[in-house]
Amino acid sequence: MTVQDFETAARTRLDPVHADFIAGGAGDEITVRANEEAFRRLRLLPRVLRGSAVRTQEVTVAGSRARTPVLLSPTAFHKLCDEEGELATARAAAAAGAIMIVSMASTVAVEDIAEAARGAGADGAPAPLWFQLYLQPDLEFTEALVRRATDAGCTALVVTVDSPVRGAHERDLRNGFLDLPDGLRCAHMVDPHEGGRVRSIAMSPEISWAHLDWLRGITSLPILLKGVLHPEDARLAVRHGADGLLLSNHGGRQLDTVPATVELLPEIRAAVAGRVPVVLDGGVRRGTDVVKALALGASAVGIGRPVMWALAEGGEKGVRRLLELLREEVDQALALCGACGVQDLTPDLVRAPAWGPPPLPLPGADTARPGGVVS
Ligand SMILES: Cc1cc2nc3c(=O)[nH]c(=O)nc-3n(C[C@H](O)[C@H](O)[C@H](O)COP(=O)(O)O)c2cc1C
Ligand SMILES: O=C(O)C(=O)c1ccccc1
Repeated sequence: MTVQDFETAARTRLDPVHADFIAGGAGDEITVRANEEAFRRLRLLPRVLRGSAVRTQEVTVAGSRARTPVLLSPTAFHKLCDEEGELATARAAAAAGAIMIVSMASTVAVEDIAEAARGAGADGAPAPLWFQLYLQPDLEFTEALVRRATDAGCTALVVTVDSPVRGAHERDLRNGFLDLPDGLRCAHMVDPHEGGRVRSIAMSPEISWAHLDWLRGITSLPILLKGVLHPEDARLAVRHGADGLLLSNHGGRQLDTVPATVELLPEIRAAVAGRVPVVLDGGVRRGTDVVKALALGASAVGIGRPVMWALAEGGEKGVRRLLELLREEVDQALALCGACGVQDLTPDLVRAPAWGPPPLPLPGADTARPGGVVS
């Protein structure tokens, strides 16, 4: 019935080493916990007597239209959870009309994922696929991968910029989980020029804004940066031509002790000043979490671990159920907030008791409900 149920159920199905890989984070996992705790601390302040019998969850983000504001953040290695791996995830996402961000570290290739999504979209409309990229120092390889994602029909690129080195996942180190089990591999890293050798994904401290400028020059797809946390970097991202931000701390898996993402949202929104959309991930577990993030100015939210848990629990059906239960919870929360759709969610609906003054109003945000008042 809940995301929490999926987590509990997944624990009984997964190899404990893989369950730790999914649930774990960097260092003391302070940020892992902070993400969920921050949502719990926020309070919703609903409006009354202005709802509608018909509510919509449709959003358009960076040119991609989705039937739900909940998207699937990129997560590696879906075949650890289900033998169909990302194919199962893609079918479930397409059925829900949700944007799926394909991880560069997926165990199925983007071409095959796109094919699965096409076959499963409701009313013939395929749900958008985005592609997540770790920029590789080998630019020729990176460019070839961008081309593959583009040719497969991906409608945006998500560049993960929070990983100049890999986060220290102490659970994985203790468990000796350092590589994929035999038979599984990162489908995008198989190098046809080198007799099928599988490259490892470089997480490189030499990646800089110059690489982003290079990427901007080789693709016309929208580029979102994933993992920008400092407001100054948010401003720089816009200046370098980013089309959006995925405000993320990698689910607490990179630098430990960074703030919860929802805590940073007002500041990041103010820094980009409405110029690009901001998607948020980290700790989203309830429909009320989705509503809080949207009210604070996110254009959509991403979920990471919940997808892996649902996949482990019930494969494609599990992920379908996960997306459906979040849709139901969001709808319930919208109705109880007096909102007809995500456009009605405004910062005044959120109270942050422990964080001092209420968040700054969004630039240009209109807190009055469209449609006027009955006098
Ligand atoms: C098992 C796992 C694998 C992940 N793999 C990737 C990845 O390949 N690329 C990436 O940018 N982020 C990756 N992430 C981070 C997610 O995209 C996302 O930021 C994070 O999981 C959101 O937090 P949540 O799990 O609390 O929803 C991964 C996260 C998990 C849990
Ligand atoms: O574990 C992660 O968070 C992650 O981003 C990742 C990236 C590449 C391979 C495996 C995991």
